[in-house]
Amino acid sequence: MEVGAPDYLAGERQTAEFDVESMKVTWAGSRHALEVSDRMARLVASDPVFRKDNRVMLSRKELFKNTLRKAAHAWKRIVELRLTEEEASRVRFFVDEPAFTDLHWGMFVPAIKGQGTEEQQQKWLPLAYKMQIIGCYAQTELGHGSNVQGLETTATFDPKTDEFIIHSPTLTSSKWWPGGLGKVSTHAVAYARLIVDGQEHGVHGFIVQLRSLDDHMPLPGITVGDIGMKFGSGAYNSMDNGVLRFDNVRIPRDQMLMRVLQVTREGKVIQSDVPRQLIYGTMVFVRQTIVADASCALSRAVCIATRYSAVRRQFGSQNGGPETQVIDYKTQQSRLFPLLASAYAFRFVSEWLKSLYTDVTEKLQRGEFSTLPEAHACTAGLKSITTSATADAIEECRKLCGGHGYLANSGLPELFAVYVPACTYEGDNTVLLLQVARFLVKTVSQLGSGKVPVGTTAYMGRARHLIQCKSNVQSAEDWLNPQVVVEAFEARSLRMSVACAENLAKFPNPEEGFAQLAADLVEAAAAHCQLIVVTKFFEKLQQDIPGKGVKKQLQILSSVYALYILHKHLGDFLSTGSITPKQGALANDQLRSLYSKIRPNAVALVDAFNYTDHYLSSVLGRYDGNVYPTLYEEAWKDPLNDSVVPDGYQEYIRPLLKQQIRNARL
Ligand SMILES: CCCCCCCC/C=C\CCCCCCCCCCCCCC(=O)SCCNC(=O)CCNC(=O)[C@H](O)C(C)(C)COP(=O)(O)OP(=O)(O)OC[C@H]1O[C@@H](n2cnc3c(N)ncnc32)[C@H](O)[C@@H]1OP(=O)(O)O
Ligand SMILES: Cc1cc2nc3c(=O)[nH]c(=O)nc-3n(C[C@H](O)[C@H](O)[C@H](O)COP(=O)(O)OP(=O)(O)OC[C@H]3O[C@@H](n4cnc5c(N)ncnc54)[C@H](O)[C@@H]3O)c2cc1C
Repeated sequence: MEVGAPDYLAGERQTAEFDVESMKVTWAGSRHALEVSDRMARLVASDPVFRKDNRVMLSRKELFKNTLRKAAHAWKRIVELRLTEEEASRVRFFVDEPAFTDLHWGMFVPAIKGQGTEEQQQKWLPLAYKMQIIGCYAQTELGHGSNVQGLETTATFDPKTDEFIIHSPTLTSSKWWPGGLGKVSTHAVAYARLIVDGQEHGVHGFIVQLRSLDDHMPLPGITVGDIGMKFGSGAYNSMDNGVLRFDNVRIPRDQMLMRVLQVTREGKVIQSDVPRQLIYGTMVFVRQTIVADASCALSRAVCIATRYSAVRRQFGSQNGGPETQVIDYKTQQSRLFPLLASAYAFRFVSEWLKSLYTDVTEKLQRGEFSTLPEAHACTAGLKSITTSATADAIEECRKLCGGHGYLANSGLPELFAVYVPACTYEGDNTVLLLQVARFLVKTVSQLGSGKVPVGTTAYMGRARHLIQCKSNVQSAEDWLNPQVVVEAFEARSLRMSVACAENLAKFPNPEEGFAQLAADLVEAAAAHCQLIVVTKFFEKLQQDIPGKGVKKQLQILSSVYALYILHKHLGDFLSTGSITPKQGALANDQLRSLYSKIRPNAVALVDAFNYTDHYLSSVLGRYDGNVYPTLYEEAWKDPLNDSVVPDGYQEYIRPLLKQQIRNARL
């Protein structure tokens, strides 16, 4: 905010019962992270190249070219200022525009790192790090996305020339969707079925050059282009999601990523001791980052809706005084505050997931693979529930802002359009929950065998207790006890998984049973993932959290998150007998009282996200709350208002007004 400018939300900020600066540190993860973030936010906001208020007005071509300009400028600044990886990734965050660089840094580079041999990494990574080649991740095809084993592209080894022949045998085998592919990438990690000596060896990644490094023309045998406009204006249309066909394209043998499986000069296929699932490792990495993104997108929407709800007034004027702030309506609070709590919950679970991922990666380097299934289940499941909740929440925030939320300059429509594909990309959310369900059913089925479940399924080791325990909640106050809450969530989750396992056992063919019970399995998987989020929030509170009143606010938010989920899924808790209807009603009583505790802190709790007005790009979410004059000014900037009488008046409006209406009874 400019020095001396009026702050229409000052009154809201004065009622805060905690130290906002300390909460900013907790949200950012550390004082250092906050400092970096703050510096990069200012760097981006002060640079006119990164202007983004005109995005939704640009044509696709203009938008795309402008994104190229931003990406090139960002890279120039990153190199000039010798920014660290952490700083560069904050630049990307605040530039706030999907671009080919996301896939280059987020998938192409990690795929080579995770699936390439030492030699391959040494050859390709320096080029990629300097962006002397630009890569994408070409896995999905027109006919196959979720089912990776069903991909049709082939990579046939030719021992005569020591090459692979990459081919798209059908229309449905055309690569379809990869970001950065359509117009920019010079290279791809393309996934194809490996065929050696007439035998198939599953799907593997191959580094394929697509375009000339001299004139950017597609190489012989490559057909490549953009797949067309996507949902919404601006939004994901800055990305060149592409289509790609291979017509017997030859690549050297050493361009197959060979960490998992090697093909020798003689055409021998050698399986290394690394599990085949490592071919999916890049997806595990990205799913983990998507959980962190969910907390960002959700907090952004909640920040806009909270500030605006404090500015907006409707009804309730007493003796000509001001009307009621809509944030004071209990219905507004019961819709908004759980989303605020969810933003914090997702933030902390993503922190935990990142540490789990780092730990598993270190173990993989040492040849320990036992924690891979849990890492897969956690990343898949948390990606699924956090993105689904965030997509719904952004739309709820739009509605919380009434009519003005529908204006592009509220920032919410574009945020929604850019965010919703997260429910689909990197694994459709239902497909991913089914993966979690497989993991849970397997864990349950091993309970009797003496194998002790660990990590996020450790609670299943107490199945005997959890299957019959009764919650001893007797008052609304009891629901503030984390242990009580966690036990109710554990009982619900365990009982849902066990019920699925029991029902599955009734089918002679387990796969048929899995297909028939899929809807129940997905619900059991979601219950397990919600338990993880709740638990990790409570565990966060065990840490030392400095700053006046900060921990207290987080305790309130953790209870709100847990009791909101309980209230929303009350049917599960009741039908599994994890709690009684009376206890469910007490949870709801507690939730109401927690909302009243959040109310005086709401604006400060969203200030703690530390978002600049540039990043929010929302008239409704402005830090100073100066909404109405800005809305009014912005309206006049619309190109439709460039002329008082619109283009088309002479052709279409005037003739209408002047028409002679015969035989009409108007
Ligand atoms: C503007 C300019 C700024 C410039 C600034 C420059 C600087 C920039 C700096 C930084 C920028 C970084 C930005 C990073 C952002 C990244 C954003 C990325 C955006 C995302 C784009 C989207 C990309 C995609 O969508 S890629 C395609 C994704 N596709 C999928 O997800 C497909 C989903 N399907 C599957 O995963 C699988 O098919 C399956 C799991 C559903 C089934 O596979 P299957 O048939 O082989 O398996 P089974 O079900 O039979 O299971 C067998 C066995 O394997 C286990 N399993 C399965 N998957 C895994 C796994 N991943 N890991 C481990 N184990 C796995 C499964 O559990 C089974 O185990 P069993 O024990 O039961 O045998
Ligand atoms: C914006 C965007 C960017 C993308 N970027 C990339 C990229 O860079 N690289 C890349 O390779 N791909 C990319 N993709 C593709 C993306 O990964 C796939 O779209 C995604 O994995 C889903 O696969 P699908 O499209 O085949 O969906 P489908 O599997 O066809 O899903 C359709 C419906 O079928 C259901 N369904 C499917 N299988 C099952 C099942 N077994 N049981 C129950 N229900 C099922 C799903 O739940 C869904 O409702 C991108 C997609 C989008 C939208």
